[in-house]
Amino acid sequence: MKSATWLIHMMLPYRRRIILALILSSLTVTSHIGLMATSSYLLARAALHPPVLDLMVTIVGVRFFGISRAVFRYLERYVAHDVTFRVLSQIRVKFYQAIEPLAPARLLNFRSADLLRRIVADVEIQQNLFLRVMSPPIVALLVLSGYGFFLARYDLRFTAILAAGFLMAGLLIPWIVKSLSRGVGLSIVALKTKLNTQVADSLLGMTELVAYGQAQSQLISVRHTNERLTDQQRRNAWQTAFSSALTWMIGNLSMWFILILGIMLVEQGKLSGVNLGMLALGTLSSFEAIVPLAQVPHHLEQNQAAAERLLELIQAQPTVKDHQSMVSIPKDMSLVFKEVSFKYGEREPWALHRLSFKIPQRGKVAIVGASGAGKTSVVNLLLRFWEFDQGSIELGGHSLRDYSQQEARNYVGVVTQRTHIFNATIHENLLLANPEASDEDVKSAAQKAKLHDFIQSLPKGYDSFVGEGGFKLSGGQRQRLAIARVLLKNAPILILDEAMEGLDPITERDVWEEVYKLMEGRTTLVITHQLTGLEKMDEILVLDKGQVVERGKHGELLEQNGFYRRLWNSRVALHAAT
Ligand SMILES: Nc1ncnc2c1ncn2[C@@H]1O[C@H](COP(=O)(O)OP(=O)(O)OP(=O)(O)O)[C@@H](O)[C@H]1O
Repeated sequence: MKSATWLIHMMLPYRRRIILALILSSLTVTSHIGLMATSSYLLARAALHPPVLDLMVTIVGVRFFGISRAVFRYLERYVAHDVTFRVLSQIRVKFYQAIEPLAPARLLNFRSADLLRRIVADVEIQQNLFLRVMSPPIVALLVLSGYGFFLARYDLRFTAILAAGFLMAGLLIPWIVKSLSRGVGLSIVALKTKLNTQVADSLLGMTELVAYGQAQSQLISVRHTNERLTDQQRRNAWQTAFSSALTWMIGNLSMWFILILGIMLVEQGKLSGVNLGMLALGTLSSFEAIVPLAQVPHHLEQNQAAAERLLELIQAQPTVKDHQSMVSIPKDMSLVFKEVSFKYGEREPWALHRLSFKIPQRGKVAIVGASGAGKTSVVNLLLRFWEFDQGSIELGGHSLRDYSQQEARNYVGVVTQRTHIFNATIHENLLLANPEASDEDVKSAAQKAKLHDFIQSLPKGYDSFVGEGGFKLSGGQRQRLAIARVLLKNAPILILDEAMEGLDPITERDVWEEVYKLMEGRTTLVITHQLTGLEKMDEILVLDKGQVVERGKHGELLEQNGFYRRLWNSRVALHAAT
């Protein structure tokens, strides 16, 4: 119900065009009725050999309806589809506006193929709302009133037969189809989503599936879903054919009744015989308005299912909300965490628990710890991807919550361990960080990130396409591209989250040198478990289960003989072994 209100609300601005489309649609059916009626009248009159002049008006009528039917059909299609596509574009805009603030926290709950299906197919299905759900009953009513009125001029019983036929075909058949097809619309939407998700998963994980010999079983599961979908679609096609046959059967029956009543009236001298064919064939043609009604329940069900899936996202509350009137200018570029506690979900354990640290302007702090200790969670909070539960975070002397999400992110340049590379050129991928950057700036950033020589070796240089997810680049090259991006962004706060992951030791050392230069004059947070270059940090925090278990400078931590020392020893041992 909510979804219907929402969709109707979307259509309201286009009510004039909608009314025009409905009128044109009714005129198309009327022209069809007119063509059949005037043609049969012409034949009946012509059989009596009247003077040709007597037939002229009817001949003009046949010509007029023959042409007007095509013209009205064209105009009706044009206006109805124009309205539909306008409404679809409105829905798309609203949908994008609604889901943008949900990223990434809320959207993580949805599988990407499912999201894609909602964005594309569920929106697309809404085109049926006007064309196949709302328009057919209204047009049928208009045709019934118009043609019924015309028949009443000859005998009210003609109108009664027409109304009975329309009621049976327009209400009874959709009801039968609805009972037979209950759930088909829903299951088609659900199965299409499942198939999409399975195919997307299979494509993304193809290497693993082949490597572990699971390709065949995955294929069987995809085929199974596909067969179930085909079954449902076949059921739907069968019902469409059945309902159409039933409708035309009732149309033919109505024509017969009109004919029988007409013959009786002709015998009684109350109706001229030349009108018989006109009334009968006109009635049959009027059923053109009824045929689409049978599919209304099916389309309505599909529409509702898809609209509810859209609304689920549109009405979801973002995890992080911007306050209304705030434009905070940081006093400096310090970062302060005070007793910050955070969990990803109510039932999840603390990802961070009473975490406190301070990075003064231009200070350098590193966070180290085992996998899952909570290091990346610190970055997620700083970038305002998630909202923390307790404590406070300050950026430049103001609460982080006083900045809009975009403002806060503008002050931060970040290199994460999972850099997304777009299916575009290297140049375009670099410009993402700073669309205003000149070619010189781009080149200089690539040089500093030790990427320039590699780019130069490519036939198209900076204009080389890197493929989906940057698959034409090695892990190290992708990481260097991420570093070049952050160099280009030139933000006052720098976060390096496992930034050197995937680099060989020599490149790592070279890139570190550049990164150190970049750190100069910036507030820096380094997150790592590799311990490279941490001697230069003002403070190192050792995290375990979201809590600080050790803190101090590199030398102090080594002396403490704790987790940091053990991590250091294992690293030294590893280097000695290699
Ligand atoms: N989106 C999420 N939803 C639920 N729990 C999450 C989510 N992301 C992380 N976690 C959990 O929060 C805890 C901290 O994760 P986090 O990614 O911050 O660790 P990390 O120290 O960065 O690990 P790594 O070094 O492996 O990247 C882990 O227990 C993890 O399972």
